[in-house]
Amino acid sequence: MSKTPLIDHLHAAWQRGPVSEVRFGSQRAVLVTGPADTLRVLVQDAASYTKQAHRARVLLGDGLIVATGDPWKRQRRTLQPHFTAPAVRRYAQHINGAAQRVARRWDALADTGEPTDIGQDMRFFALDTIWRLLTGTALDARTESELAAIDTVVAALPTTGSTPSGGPESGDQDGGGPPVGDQTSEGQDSDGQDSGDQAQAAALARIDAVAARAIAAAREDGPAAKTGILHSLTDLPDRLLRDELVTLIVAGHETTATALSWLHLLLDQHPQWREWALREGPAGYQALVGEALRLYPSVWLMPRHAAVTTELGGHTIEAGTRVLVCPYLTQRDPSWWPAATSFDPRRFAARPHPGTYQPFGVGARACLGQHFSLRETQVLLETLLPHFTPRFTGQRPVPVFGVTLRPRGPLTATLHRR
Ligand code: HEM
Repeated sequence: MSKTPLIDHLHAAWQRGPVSEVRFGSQRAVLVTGPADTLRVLVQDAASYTKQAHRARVLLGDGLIVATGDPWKRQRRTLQPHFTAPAVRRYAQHINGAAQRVARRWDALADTGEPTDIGQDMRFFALDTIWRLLTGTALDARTESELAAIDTVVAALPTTGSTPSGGPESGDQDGGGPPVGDQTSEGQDSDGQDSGDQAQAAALARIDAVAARAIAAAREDGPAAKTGILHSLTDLPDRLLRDELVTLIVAGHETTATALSWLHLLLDQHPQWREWALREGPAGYQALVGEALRLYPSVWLMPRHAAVTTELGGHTIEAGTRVLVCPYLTQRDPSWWPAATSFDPRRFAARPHPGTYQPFGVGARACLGQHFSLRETQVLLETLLPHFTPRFTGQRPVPVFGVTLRPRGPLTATLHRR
């Protein structure tokens, strides 16, 4: 049996055309991989394809990723100013602080030859960076260990857009989600449901406790302190502030960490591109990240829900249909990408054809953290690549097509000085 049945299933549908039907048992969805169709769903006709009964509401509440309509507009207006390119330039101290912390750790490990888990190191870096940005303080060991509860909740979320029917959030109009969770055996089976629910409740309580502590500290400092983004948001009601804080922590670390993990693995397989990037400087580092995100887009699937009956690529899309936009397949389509499965950062010398490359999404719901993420990855690579080379031990990891696309860990490596 394939280790990645969900992606195999979607791959088979993709071969039938740029807009194709895909079935999960008795449930039907439409897979969208064509560039023009992708832009129709995410940009031109975005009002017809909404986010609904979001799979992550249990964790993110009414935060920006989940919100729709006027609340979403208000929340986006509130958060956007903190994530523009000029705003991100002001966070240099936070980003450098987190990057230096990893460099110090790698320095010590290179001395002893002790192996490390690169996936965990990248996760720590991304979490430390977003935590510094939000709270103005470096991530401490207690908070880090409490926030590991995020993984417990995320691993149990359904992959393709909404919770299975009968689940606590199966309020979606099409009778609940497909019988697929994370199809890599990390989702829950029905026997494990009760213990899974308990584990989820405990994990959510830990996350809430971290959020409550951070919010209380920011309120105590007051908005004038302005040491973290949270300080500027203390006017928001408690519940919404919790939801936005958790949203930014969740969206802001797992995505960036997996992109960096894939990149280290790719550079291990293709060391010539490390040397190339070191010669090229900032543009080279940027191309490395861009190409890693083409092959392994952290957000590999963007689920939508047809709010009205509409037309797409010659197909009638009935109101209520689940629509799955899949950057992973589009970004590996050989009709748009020569040598599509090869890692070649030079391909970004030419601008990609519209709709063929959207690792950060596109349209009004595109990623809030794009500038920030590109900046932090750039700084980390500038800090580490000239000095250290991770050499992975063990087999090439299997991709896990969950809510994000990550390599199955541990990603054990030893560190070598250049
Ligand atoms: C490599 C890193 C990242 C990738 C690949 C990525 C990708 C994406 C994508 C594809 C979307 C759109 C999803 C959709 O339309 O369904 C999105 C939305 C979002 N991202 Fe990111 N992201 C990254 C990093 C970040 C960071 C660092 C933050 C926060 C600081 C962040 C915050 C958000 C938020 C809040 C949204 C929802 C925006 C909205 O709906 O208005 N992301 N991201």
